[in-house]
Amino acid sequence: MPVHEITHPLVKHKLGILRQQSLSTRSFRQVTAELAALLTYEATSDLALEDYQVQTWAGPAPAQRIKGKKVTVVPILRAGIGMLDGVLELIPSARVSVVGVYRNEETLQPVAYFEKLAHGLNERLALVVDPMLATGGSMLATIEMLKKAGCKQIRALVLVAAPEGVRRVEQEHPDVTIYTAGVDQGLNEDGYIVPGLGDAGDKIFGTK
Ligand SMILES: O=P(O)(O)OC[C@H]1O[C@H](OP(=O)(O)OP(=O)(O)O)[C@H](O)[C@@H]1O
Ligand SMILES: O=c1cc[nH]c(=O)[nH]1
Ligand SMILES: [Mg+2]
Repeated sequence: MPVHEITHPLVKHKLGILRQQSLSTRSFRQVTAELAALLTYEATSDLALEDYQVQTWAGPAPAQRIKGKKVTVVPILRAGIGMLDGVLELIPSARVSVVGVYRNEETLQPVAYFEKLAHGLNERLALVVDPMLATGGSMLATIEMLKKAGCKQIRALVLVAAPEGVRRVEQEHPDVTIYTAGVDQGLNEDGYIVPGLGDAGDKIFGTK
């Protein structure tokens, strides 16, 4: 199932807040980080566990820990930075692989301009974070970058997805699961998601 729309009440509640046109920059950032943490919770719900013994105040007791899975978080510049802290709150030891991709405003084609990936990607789960999956071009460019570097397990965490972008990821990378707070109606003539969030990068950085 390549797209996983999260229906948890907290997620839907926070997504509604994020859509409010009058939301301040500060609150937009805060809620973006909270949603990123909730998406991370869902996207890691099937990680394998192993048993071990922990020394407690009452002597040894059985416990469980995540089995050998290393994680890299991959924020797509710029807007993905807004989700980074939310992911790291739950997985503080994750390595961060920063990818710079913007989409040309006229052609809507992705332009890759930065790549600094963590080592050992072939044994890491990559959690790619970007608030918006619109045409899917930026996500596809990032997935291709990661696969070229040897990454074998990739999950995409996006706050809002357009059906057009979901379809492209499903068709071209059926092994990549998308976790999202909402799949919206579609794209307008400028390639913006409707109703979406507007320009997520500008809202997070307060640049408009
Ligand atoms: O699915 P797509 O059609 O590729 O569109 C989605 C991309 O567009 C936005 O970034 P933008 O290019 O505005 O860059 P920014 O984050 O630097 O503002 C958004 O954060 C995604 O990366
Ligand atoms: O709706 C959209 C589409 C691309 N980028 C955004 O920030 N918003
Ligand atoms: Mg932008």
